[in-house]
Amino acid sequence: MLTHKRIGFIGGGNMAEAMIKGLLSASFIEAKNIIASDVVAERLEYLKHEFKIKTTTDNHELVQKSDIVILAVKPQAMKAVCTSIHEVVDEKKLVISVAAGVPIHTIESLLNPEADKKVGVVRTMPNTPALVQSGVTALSASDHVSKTDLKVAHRIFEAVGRTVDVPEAQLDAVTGLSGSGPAYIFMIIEALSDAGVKMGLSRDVSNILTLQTVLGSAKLAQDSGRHPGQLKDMVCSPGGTTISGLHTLEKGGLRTTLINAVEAATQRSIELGQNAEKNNSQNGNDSQ
Ligand SMILES: NC(=O)C1=CN([C@@H]2O[C@H](COP(=O)(O)OP(=O)(O)OC[C@H]3O[C@@H](n4cnc5c(N)ncnc54)[C@H](O)[C@@H]3O)[C@@H](O)[C@H]2O)C=CC1
Ligand SMILES: O=C(O)[C@@H]1CCC=N1
Repeated sequence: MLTHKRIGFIGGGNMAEAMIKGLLSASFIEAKNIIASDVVAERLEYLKHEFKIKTTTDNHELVQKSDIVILAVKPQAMKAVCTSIHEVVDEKKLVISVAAGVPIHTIESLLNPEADKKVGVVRTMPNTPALVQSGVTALSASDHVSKTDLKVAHRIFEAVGRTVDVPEAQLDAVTGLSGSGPAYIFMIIEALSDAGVKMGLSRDVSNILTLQTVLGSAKLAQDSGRHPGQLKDMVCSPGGTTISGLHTLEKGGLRTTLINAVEAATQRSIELGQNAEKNNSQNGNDSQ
């Protein structure tokens, strides 16, 4: 679906690039209708060259030239960015944040310090597989966001993967699971590929076997709808190879380690939000 709305990304880093590439590959929007801003000139040069989008170093200009503004800077930069654009953000703009942790009410009050307009914010947590239209994004909107605008936000993220609605309080857990999750999986992929090499396979063959195993297992779990435990049992022959491997994974605490990782990342997301809020109410400097 082609949109004629203009989308502006404040912050042209990894997440913005994943979305820009995903949206263009999905033919959701034409490059001429995307604009990105950044404080790093080389980054803008790269984005302009790679995707033929418009760029600027001026966040005011970006907001003025966009119908939809996507806040894609680090949580630590959100205060400065929102404060610097509040004069040019009006009720007609749809503002979407992808920042980990930073609560909707913090963003809204930074964008609307006089509380004299209806600025609505959709807070989201996407992930980098958006690059290949296989992302997943959780969304939560404030009461100031119209149903139509929320639908538009969904369409943007649906163009680069799947979407789910969650209450805002659950977005930190989403961050710990699917926002950070690709990094966990890449670490597992790297380790499995190394394991194949250790056992004598070439790196190329080991990579193919690893990637197709991860991809195929996810597809099987998704398409079959079966419980992962049942699918795991299907691989384990009595007295066979897999159960020996699983025993080793249990001894290494794989499940506990993964649960702990999601818990730690969730906690960090909560902390980032609390810091953003503290700095907002104290009007002080960001210490992260
Ligand atoms: N990388 C990921 O996998 C995901 C990131 N996020 C969120 O996306 C946001 C961005 O993360 P990344 O893209 O990974 O970070 P990044 O560091 O790659 O990109 C942030 C960009 O913002 C730019 N920037 C800093 N101050 C600015 C300002 N005042 N005006 C304009 N641009 C400015 C930086 O130069 C940088 O290029 C974060 O809030 C993060 O929590 C959310 C989901 C996944
Ligand atoms: O590591 C981070 O803080 C960001 C948020 C989710 C993924 N990357």
